[in-house]
Parts: sequence; structure tokens; C-alpha cells
Amino acid sequence: MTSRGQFITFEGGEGVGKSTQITRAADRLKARGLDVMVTREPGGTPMAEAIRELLLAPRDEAVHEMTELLLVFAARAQHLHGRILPALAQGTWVLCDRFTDATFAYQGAGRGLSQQRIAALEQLVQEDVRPDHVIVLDAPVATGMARAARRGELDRFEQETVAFFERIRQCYLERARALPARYHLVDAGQALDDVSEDVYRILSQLLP
Ligand SMILES: Nc1ncnc2c1ncn2[C@@H]1O[C@H](COP(=O)(O)OP(=O)(O)O)[C@@H](O)[C@H]1O
Ligand SMILES: Cc1cn([C@H]2C[C@H](O)[C@@H](COP(=O)(O)OP(=O)(O)O)O2)c(=O)[nH]c1=O
Repeated sequence: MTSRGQFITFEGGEGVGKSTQITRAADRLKARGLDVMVTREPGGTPMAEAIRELLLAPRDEAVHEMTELLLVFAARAQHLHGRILPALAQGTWVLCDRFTDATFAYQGAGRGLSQQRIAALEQLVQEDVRPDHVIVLDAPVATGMARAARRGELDRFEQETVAFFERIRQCYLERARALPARYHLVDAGQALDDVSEDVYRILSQLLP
């Protein structure tokens, strides 16, 4: 029987290097012979990517935080059932750029929705599914924002204030410290290659 793949998420604020590091990590795991799928949230399936576009587009209309929360979980339900769970069942390792920790950070700490409400939706949508491991890339907010700004036009979240991103960073740090067996904190303020080494050191301990 094929053993279930590992479900590993990459988290952190804007521009900390999640996309870059997840690609590098996947390449190294594939080189070790593993079956690896890289995906992202919000998104990961055509319908969930359409919800992502709804969420990220800057708009004149104020977006209620509950609308944002429900859209994030609607996309997640589609992604989880359509792609993540089938891949894990086949023994594929799933590396996901953001997952529900981002909801606790952005819609919770950022927008002010209660952690209990988010936890209730997490239970409803995911039942007992949680990431096996979470890599939290941590860097000063200014560092991440400067890197993100270099990418060009800012999306609806990237237009937020420094205070918003400071709350997000603290939320990730608190979650990482509360559950050290699942969360792995990495200093993302280092040079790219040093961050990659730290990430791979963590992943290599999970190899079969
Ligand atoms: N450790 C690093 N040092 C310098 N630049 C970095 C580092 N990590 C990422 N970058 C650059 O910062 C930008 C944002 O990185 P990206 O991986 O897209 O971050 P995220 O997915 O977290 O938003 C990219 O241009 C990337 O090349
Ligand atoms: C998964 C998720 C993402 N988001 C936000 C955070 C990001 O600003 C945005 C898009 O994610 P992403 O493309 O990973 O951001 P970036 O590469 O700019 O760091 O979606 C939430 O607000 N809640 C969530 O649950």
C-alpha cells in the first residue's frame, strides 16, 4: 500500500520568499526521488484560482471581512477536495504556498475576525486535515514589503498598512511558538541560498 504523502505548507508575510523557496525545495525533494506537487492558496484549481482573482483585485467597493473569510474557505474546500487530498492519497508530497495559517494571520490578526470563528470554519471545511508541517518564513515587514514592491503593481492585500503586516507577522510567530513540533521557523532575512539550506535541513529530517 502506498503511504500517504506529507502535507507541507509555506507561510509568512508578503515578499518573504515563499514562492522562491517552495520551488527550490520541490526541486531538491524530486531529486531525492519523491513525487512532489507544488500548489498555492488561494488557488490551486481553476475555480479556486478564479476566487483568488476576486480576492486580490483592488476595487472601490469595501470588502467585508466575512466575505473575504468565506471566499478564502470556499477556494480552500475546492482545492482540498479537488487536488490536495487526492495527491496525498497517492503518496505525493504536497507543498502548498500558504494555507489556513494565512487565514488566522490575515483575516484574524489582520482584519480582526475572531480566532474562534476561523477555527470553526477550519473544522467545518477541513474536518481533521491539517498540514503535517508548516515552514514559517520570517523577516522584518520592511524587508518583505520592499521585495514585494519590486514585483510591480500591488494587489488588494499588498496595499495594506505596515501595522496590518506587523500584526500578521506576530500572529505567525505566536502560532509557530505554540506548536514547535509542527511549525518550523526560518530566518528569511538571510541571503536566498542560506534560507534554502535552512528549509532543506528541516525537510530532509522528514524524508522516508
Ligand atoms: N532571501 C532573499 N534575499 C533577497 N531577495 C529575495 C529573497 N527571497 C526572495 N527574494 C526576492 O524577493 C521577491 C519576492 O519573493 P517571492 O518568493 O515571490 O516571495 P513571496 O512568495 O513570499 O511573496 C522576489 O523577487 C525574490 O527573488
Ligand atoms: C491563503 C490566504 C491568503 N491570503 C492573502 C495573503 C496574500 O496577500 C494574498 C495572496 O497570497 P500570495 O500570492 O501567497 O501572496 P504574496 O506572494 O504576495 O506574499 O492572499 C489571505 O488573506 N488569506 C488566506 O487564507
